[in-house]
Amino acid sequence: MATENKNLSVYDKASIGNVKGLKIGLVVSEWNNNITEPLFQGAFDALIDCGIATSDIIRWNVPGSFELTFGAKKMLETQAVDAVVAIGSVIRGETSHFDYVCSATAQGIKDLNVQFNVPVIFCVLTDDNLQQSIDRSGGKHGNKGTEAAVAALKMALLGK
Ligand SMILES: Nc1c(NC[C@H](O)[C@H](O)[C@H](O)CO)[nH]c(=O)[nH]c1=O
Ligand SMILES: CC(=O)[C@@H](O)COP(=O)(O)O
Repeated sequence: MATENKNLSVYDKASIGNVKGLKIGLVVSEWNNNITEPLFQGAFDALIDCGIATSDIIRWNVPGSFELTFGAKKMLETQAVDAVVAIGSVIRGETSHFDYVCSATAQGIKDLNVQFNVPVIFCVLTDDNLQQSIDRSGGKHGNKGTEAAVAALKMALLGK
């Protein structure tokens, strides 16, 4: 289903389960922070709304989306988190760099989900233009950060 047919900010709290005591890591890319900060806020607000304590949310910043994999890996290795949300915004430029950053970041985060027993959620917008990013970070299509935070909670509780 394309995002235009599903508002990213809509979720059913009753479908999540008991999140009491869960610890969630948020690794945030500084590139395009005009987009990543609203994504972070959407994720943070959703976690609080679902019952996560502020003290159980850890935020780390990394320079760009390519560094999200290392940042999430280091968080998994050093922090007792139950899930990590990797937050980034990649916007197409003049060259093929966009393709390499998006692919490497997606593959890197996927690999972490295989290597570790803690879910890492792919909250990375990969947009052709700034308007698409705005629309998905609190604009007309909702906030990808909200959706990612709910996914993190559901995955943290999977099998429990
Ligand atoms: N162009 C974007 C980047 N590029 C930077 C890379 O992510 C990386 O930090 C750099 O290549 C050094 O390793 N990053 C984004 O997150 N978004 C972009 O649009
Ligand atoms: C995703 C990128 O790295 C991209 O924004 C960089 O822009 P350009 O391809 O024009 O160098």
